[in-house]
Amino acid sequence: MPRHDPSILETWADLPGLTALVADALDELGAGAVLGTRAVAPLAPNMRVCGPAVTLRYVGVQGEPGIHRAAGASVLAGDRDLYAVASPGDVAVVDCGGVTSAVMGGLSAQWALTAGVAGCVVDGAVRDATAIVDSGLPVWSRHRTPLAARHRVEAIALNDVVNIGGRPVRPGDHIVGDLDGICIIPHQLVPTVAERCLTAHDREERLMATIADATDLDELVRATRSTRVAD
Ligand SMILES: O=C([O-])CC(=O)C(=O)O
Ligand SMILES: [Mg+2]
Repeated sequence: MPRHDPSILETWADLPGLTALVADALDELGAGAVLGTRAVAPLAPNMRVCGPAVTLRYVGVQGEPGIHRAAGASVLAGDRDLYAVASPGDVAVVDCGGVTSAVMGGLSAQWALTAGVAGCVVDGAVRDATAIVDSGLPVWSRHRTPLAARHRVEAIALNDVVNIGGRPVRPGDHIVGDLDGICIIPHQLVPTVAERCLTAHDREERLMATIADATDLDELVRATRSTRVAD
């Protein structure tokens, strides 16, 4: 997969409100994708991540899980393989192919942490939410369920293009996530988006200070008129 030098994250990955800054940059560039929390929501409010994607795609398995289990069928999960191909700081992105049972839980989260994975985005379900939150691994998912995906899914692709919330994620694209949702930055646009985020952050900080210090709201409207979308 294509990779930027990890130092590319140094200047902007910790900016406050990062998904909003990235979403604005992607909007201006007409590129990438932004997914709100109806698609994938964080398990806890303080979760945030910024890093390159490694990807896994599942499909549903036909037939009854109990029959597969009784027949001694293998569990065809791919999360451990995904973590094995990840470099420290990567974001594990899992496309569950519409399957609604849980493809990861507390054990998987611990495995991800041990591998140095920075966070997980699951278009599908997770379980053991308390254990995941307690582990400190940032995780976004479409929903949660106690029901395991074992014998209900089969891993079919590792580090291939996947579909998250109807939008493509390619290995090496950057995933930015926080309480607002996630953004998908195409690999080649990461430097441009980083630069735009820094500029926008400076502008917003100045505007925030102007608003906080204002004593006359009419004057504030006049002073900030050029920053308004419509007047
Ligand atoms: O065991 C599973 O299938 C998923 C799970 O609960 C875990 O990773 O802890
Ligand atoms: Mg578990």
